[in-house]
This record gives sequence, structure tokens and C-alpha cells, in this order.
Amino acid sequence: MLDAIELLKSRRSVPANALAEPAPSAEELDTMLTIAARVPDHGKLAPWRFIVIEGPARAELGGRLAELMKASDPEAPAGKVEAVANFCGSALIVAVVSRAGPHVKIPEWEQELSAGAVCMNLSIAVNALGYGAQWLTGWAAYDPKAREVIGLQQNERIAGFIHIGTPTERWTDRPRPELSEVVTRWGA
Ligand SMILES: Cc1cc2nc3c(=O)[nH]c(=O)nc-3n(C[C@H](O)[C@H](O)[C@H](O)COP(=O)(O)O)c2cc1C
Repeated sequence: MLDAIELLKSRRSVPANALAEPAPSAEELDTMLTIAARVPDHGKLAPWRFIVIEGPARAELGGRLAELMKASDPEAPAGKVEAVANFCGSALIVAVVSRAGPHVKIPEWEQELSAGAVCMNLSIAVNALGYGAQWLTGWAAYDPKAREVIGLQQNERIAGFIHIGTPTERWTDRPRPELSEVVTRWGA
């Protein structure tokens, strides 16, 4: 296992279509989800939940989403439909669902931030266990009928589909922001 600082300094996403089998074991997935759920959460509301899409359920969901896209837009380019069908092309997907809503004390924005933290913690845990991950949203996260097929309630939103698997190759990093561009010192 990588040292935590080395892991955090080197982690990067791997494209979902390069996240092949083997998928994490059931025990590893439990560890990942336990870590993902261990995030700051103002008010202890757990304003998020997980939907695991694994095994044959991936192809079934991909197929249903592709049918949906074709039905709603018969002119949809084949590439776009294929991309939706391949939505479940990675070894395992965890949909992180935000359940943020009005609350007497805790702003919705803070509940949404907690769901973002879940996505990130999950991605880090995946990498720490030697797998790769990519955080995606896309058409299926926003289309009303696709949301229904995925099993979302009216008040729920996809924070991210975290695609997980074994990277098929090493990926070079992308440019990262210069600290000088994103850091200021108050009063300086
Ligand atoms: C909320 C959210 C949604 C995203 N959705 C997509 C997406 O639909 N398609 C895509 O190519 N990248 C998407 N990304 C970007 C990738 O997850 C990721 O930033 C990119 O692959 C580089 O990742 P890295 O900085 O972890 O290496 C999304 C990122 C976030 C935070």
C-alpha cells in the first residue's frame, strides 16, 4: 500500500473504458464504501446514499439507458448511443446519490458538499486499494427518464458515477493548477 502522501500526490483518474476486470472483491468494496461514508457531514444527516452497479446489472442498465436515449432522440448519433450503452463498460460502478434537501439548520449547499466529499473519499479509497477510478456524470445523471431507470427519487440527484476497475495501462498526468493561480493570502 502506498504511503498516504505519495498516494494523494500521485492519484489521477483513469478513463472509465480503461477500468477493466478484475473488479474489487466484495470485501474490498465494503472497505471502499465504509471509507466513502466517513466524511464530514454537518448535522449528521447522511444526505447521500450508494447504488452499486455490478456484474450483469451493468450491461442491463447500459442497454436500458441506450434504448431510452434512442426512444427520446431517434436522431441521436450512434456514437452517443454506444457511449451510453458502454456506460457500464468498467468493472464496477458506484452511483453516489445526493439526498440533499431543505432543513431547518443545515443549508442544502452544505449537504451537497458532503456528497462531493463522499465521491472523493471513495475515489481515494479505490486508489489506495490498488484500483483506478473516474468520477463521471453525463446524460444519464440528468435525463428525467434515465434517473427513473437508475432508481432515483424526485428529491435525489446523482453526485457522481464512480467508475472503478483495474487500469489497463499507466496514464500520464494532466496539468495541475499552479498554487500561485489559486492561492491568495488574506490581508497581503
Ligand atoms: C462532478 C463531476 C462530474 C464529472 N463528469 C465528467 C463527465 O461526465 N465526463 C468527463 O469526461 N469527465 C467528468 N468529470 C471529470 C473527471 O472525473 C476527472 O476530473 C478527469 O478525468 C481528471 O481527473 P483527475 O484530476 O482525478 O485526474 C467530472 C468531474 C466531476 C467533479
